[in-house]
Amino acid sequence: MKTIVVNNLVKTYTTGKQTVQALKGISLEVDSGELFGLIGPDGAGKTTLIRILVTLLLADSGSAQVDGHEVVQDYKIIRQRVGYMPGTFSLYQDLTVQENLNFFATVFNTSIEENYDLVKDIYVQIEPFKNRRAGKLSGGMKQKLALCCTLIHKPTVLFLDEPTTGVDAVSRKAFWDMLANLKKQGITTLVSTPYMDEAAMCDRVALIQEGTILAIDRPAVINQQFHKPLLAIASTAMFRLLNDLKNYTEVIAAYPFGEYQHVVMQPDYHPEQLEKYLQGKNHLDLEIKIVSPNIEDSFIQLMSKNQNQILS
Ligand SMILES: Nc1ncnc2c1ncn2[C@@H]1O[C@H](COP(=O)(O)OP(=O)(O)OP(=O)(O)O)[C@@H](O)[C@H]1O
Repeated sequence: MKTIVVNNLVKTYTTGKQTVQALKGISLEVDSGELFGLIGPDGAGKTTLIRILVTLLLADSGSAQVDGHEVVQDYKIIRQRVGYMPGTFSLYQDLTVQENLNFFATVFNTSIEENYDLVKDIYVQIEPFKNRRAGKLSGGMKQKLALCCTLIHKPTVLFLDEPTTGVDAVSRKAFWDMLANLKKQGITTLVSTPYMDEAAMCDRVALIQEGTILAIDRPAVINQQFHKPLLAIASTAMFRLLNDLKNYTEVIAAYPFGEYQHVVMQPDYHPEQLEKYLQGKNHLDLEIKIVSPNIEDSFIQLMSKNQNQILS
């Protein structure tokens, strides 16, 4: 069963004389129980799409259903069924942990006790701080409290807008573990993120750029579609190395990637000649190795295609 169905959604913002087409005809489907990632850089349109799905924003055209209901006509039903965690911290900073939870439970005419099962794994982690004001919690704790408040009315579908942005690596990992646990309880989750490495934690992802979906699939399948040779290259002069690589005829694209430059090569490139060329450019401690593409490489390739640049 499809829990989220999005059909050709278009959304344009007009401010003064400026018009931005935030969504350029987006379509996607999320299966019931799926952990689905919406992955893309700032300004890609992730927040716009999520706000339309949680009935806080109207699209210009197209349609969408959540849990079998139309977002426009059935907005009241949808608001009862979804949990929405916006990108910016949405809790009452001056209320304590417990008061925030009670507040959100009361709004939905329920109580913490009634739905304790769903939140308990997360709640036990913040319980020691239950009398602390939300504004005084650490980033990771705030995020756990926000997730608890989002879950307190037992939603069937969760929409999380960049929940891990600005959160440290350990808390990010813990957050994704929590989402995996919620999946076991049958909750459908659509989560947006600008962090490519988080794609691996999703059942399926949509890669989105400038209001357009570049690919939708399981992360491993998207990576399998990267058909060109990919190298990781390092030397003692990394910036100069990048420029030298970009100027080499058999290089299709080169971009920084951790401690290496990732380099997409022509399918029939000559490894020895590349090495000779770089040695001729006086690169010391040269390291060249073949690597498998990950989702970031795939995204860069798809983005370049989208912008009609060098990759084909
Ligand atoms: N209220 C608004 N008025 C005008 N333009 C807007 C508005 N909201 C978003 N935009 C523009 O629409 C585009 C998509 O923005 P959106 O917030 O949906 O992207 P995003 O992927 O969520 O990125 P971010 O992480 O920056 O929020 C951007 O170009 C943004 O500047």
